[in-house]
Amino acid sequence: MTQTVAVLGTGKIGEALLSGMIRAGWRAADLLVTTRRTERADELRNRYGVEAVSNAEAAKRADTLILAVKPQDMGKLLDELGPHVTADRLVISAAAGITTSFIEERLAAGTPVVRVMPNTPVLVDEGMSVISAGSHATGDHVVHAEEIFGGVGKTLRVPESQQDAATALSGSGPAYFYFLVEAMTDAGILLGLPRAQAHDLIVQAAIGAAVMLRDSGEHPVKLREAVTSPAGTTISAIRELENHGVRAALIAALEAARDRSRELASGNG
Ligand SMILES: NC(=O)C1=CN([C@@H]2O[C@H](COP(=O)(O)OP(=O)(O)OC[C@H]3O[C@@H](n4cnc5c(N)ncnc54)[C@H](O)[C@@H]3O)[C@@H](O)[C@H]2O)C=CC1
Ligand SMILES: O=C(O)[C@@H]1CCC=N1
Repeated sequence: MTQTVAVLGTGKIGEALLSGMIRAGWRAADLLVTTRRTERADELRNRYGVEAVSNAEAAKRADTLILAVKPQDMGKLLDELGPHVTADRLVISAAAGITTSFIEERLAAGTPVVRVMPNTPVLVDEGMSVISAGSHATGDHVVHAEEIFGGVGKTLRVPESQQDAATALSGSGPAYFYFLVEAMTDAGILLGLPRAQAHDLIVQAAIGAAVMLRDSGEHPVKLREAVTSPAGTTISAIRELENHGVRAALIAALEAARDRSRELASGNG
C-alpha cells in the first residue's frame, strides 16, 4: 500500500529529512510539505518536486504527519491540525522537549503519536534518530517511524523519559563537535598555520577518530592512551584540558541542554 508522508514545518531539520527520504527512494509524489511562507514552498517544490499544501490539506491526505516546527510553534500548529487529524493517522514529532501527551491531548482521542529526536547528519545519511512511542502508538507505528528515519542513519528506541537526555547528547550533539573543530582551528592559527590548513588537519583528525571509535570496538580511553606517549605532546595537552575543567564543562553543558529540553515541554519556550 502506498503511504503518503507529509512534513509539516519544512525548515532545517524538515528539509534535511525530506532530502534524505528522497535519496532513500521515496517518490516525491508520495511526499507533501507545509511551510509558513510561499517563497519557501516554491523553493522546496523546485528543489525536490514535492507538492506544498496547507496543514489542513496535509492532515487530510497524508497517512503520516511529521511535525518539524519549533517547540514554541507546536501548540499553534496542533490547534490548526486538531479538527482535521483522524485517529487513523500516525503523527511523528521531531520537536525538542514536546511530549507525546502534549500532542495527544490536542488531537482526536486515540491518535497514535511517536516522538523522534533526529540530528542534522541525516543530511549525509549518518543521522541518529532516537524514537519513543506515545500511549496509542503500536509496534507497527514505531517500525514505520524506524523505516522513515532509518533511511537516513541509525535509529534507537528509548523510553520517553530518556528523550530529554537523548536530545542533549544526540540531537544537539553535532553542534558540540563543530564547536570543538572551530576552537581547535583557532589554536592552529595561534600556532602559525594557515586557517585552511588548520581546518583540514582538524577535520581529518575528527573523521579518523570518529571512524576508529565506530569501527575498532575499543573504549575511547584505550584509543586516547594509544595516542598519549610517555613524556610526549599529547599528555601536555590533556593536562591543560583537565586544568581548564573541559570534562566538567561538557558534563554541565549537556545537563543544561537536558534541562532546556524539559523547559520546552510546556510549548511556551
Ligand atoms: N536543527 C536541528 O538540528 C534539530 C531540530 N530539531 C527540532 O526540529 C524542529 C525544527 O527545528 P529547525 O528545523 O532547526 O527549525 P526551523 O526554524 O529551521 O524550521 C521550522 C520551520 O517551521 C515553519 N513553521 C512554523 N510554524 C508553521 C506552521 N504553523 N505551518 C507550517 N510551517 C510552520 C517555520 O517557518 C520554519 O521553516 C524543532 O522543534 C527542533 O527542536 C530536532 C532535531 C535536530
Ligand atoms: O537546539 C535545539 O533546540 C534543536 C533540538 C536539537 C538540536 N537542535
